[in-house]
Amino acid sequence: MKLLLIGYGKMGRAIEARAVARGHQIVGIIDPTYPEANIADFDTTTADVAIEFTHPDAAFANVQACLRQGLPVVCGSTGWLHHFQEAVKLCQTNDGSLFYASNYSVGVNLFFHFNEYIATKMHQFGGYDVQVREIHHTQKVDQPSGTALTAAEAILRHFPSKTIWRNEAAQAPNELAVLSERTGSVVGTHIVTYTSEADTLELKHEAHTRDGFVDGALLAAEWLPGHQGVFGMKDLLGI
Ligand SMILES: NC(=O)C1=CN([C@@H]2O[C@H](COP(=O)(O)OP(=O)(O)OC[C@H]3O[C@@H](n4cnc5c(N)ncnc54)[C@H](OP(=O)(O)O)[C@@H]3O)[C@@H](O)[C@H]2O)C=CC1
Ligand SMILES: O=C(O)C1=N[C@H](C(=O)O)C[C@H](O)C1
Repeated sequence: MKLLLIGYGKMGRAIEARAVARGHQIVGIIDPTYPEANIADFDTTTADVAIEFTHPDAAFANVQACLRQGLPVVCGSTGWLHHFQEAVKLCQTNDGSLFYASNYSVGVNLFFHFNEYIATKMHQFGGYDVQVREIHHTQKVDQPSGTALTAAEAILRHFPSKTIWRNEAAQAPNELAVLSERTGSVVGTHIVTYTSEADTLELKHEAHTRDGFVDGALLAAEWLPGHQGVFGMKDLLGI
C-alpha cells in the first residue's frame, strides 16, 4: 500500500519502520521538519491512505484536508474530539473514509470491552466508588489521555450514579475522577479502580512499547480503503 504519513514524531517514525517492514511504501511525509511538504499541495492520487498522528491543535485540519481531497484517513491524534461531529459531517458530505481510535492497541480495545462489562456489573451490585487514572511520558500535551476519556465516557454510560467526569479528585458522589500523571518515558498506563469498604477491584492496561498502537494503526490503514464512512476499532476487531 502507498501511505502518506501526517506527523513524523514518535508515532509517525515507528509506523514508518513497521510499514516498510510489512512491504508498504511511504509516498509522503507531512511534518514541520519537512517545511516544503504541505498537505494542501500533496497529490493525494499518489497515496492509498493517510495515517495522522500529530497534535491536538493540528489533527482536525489534517483530517479535513484528507477528506476534502478524497484521501482515506486513519487518525490517532487525541485531544481534538470537540470537532469530531464536524469531521463526521464532512466525511458524509464527501463520501469519504475516516477511521478514528483514541487507542489502536488490541489490548486497550479489550480493556475497553471489559471496562463496559465491569461498570455494568459493579453498578448492579452497588457499594463501590470508581475512578480512572492514566500515566504517560512528560512530552504528552493533552490530558486526560484520549484513552482515559474513552474509558470514562463508557463508565458514565454504564455506571449511572456517575454523571460527569472531572480531571482531578471528585468533589461530589456523582463526579468521576479521571486523574492524570506525567512522568519519565511511560508509554501509556490506564487503570480503572473500584473501591468499597470491603475491597478493591482494578482493571489495568500497561503498554510496554508503542508496537501495539503501530500495529493497530497499520491494520486500520490496510482495512480502510474501499470502506466509506466513519469507523473505529469495534468495526475492525468485532469486539
Ligand atoms: N490513538 C493511539 O493509539 C495513539 C495516539 N497517540 C496520539 O498521537 C498524537 C501524536 O503522538 P506522538 O507521535 O507521540 O507525538 P510527537 O510529538 O512525538 O509527534 C507529533 C509530530 O507531529 C508534528 N506535527 C505537529 N503539527 C503538525 C501538523 N499540522 N502537520 C503535520 N505534523 C505536525 C510534530 O511536529 P513538532 O514537534 O514540530 O510540533 C511532531 O513531529 C498525540 O495526540 C497522541 O496522544 C499516540 C500514541 C498512540
Ligand atoms: O500520547 C501518547 O503517547 C498516547 N496517547 C494516546 C492517548 O491519549 O490515549 C494513546 C496512548 O495512551 C499513548
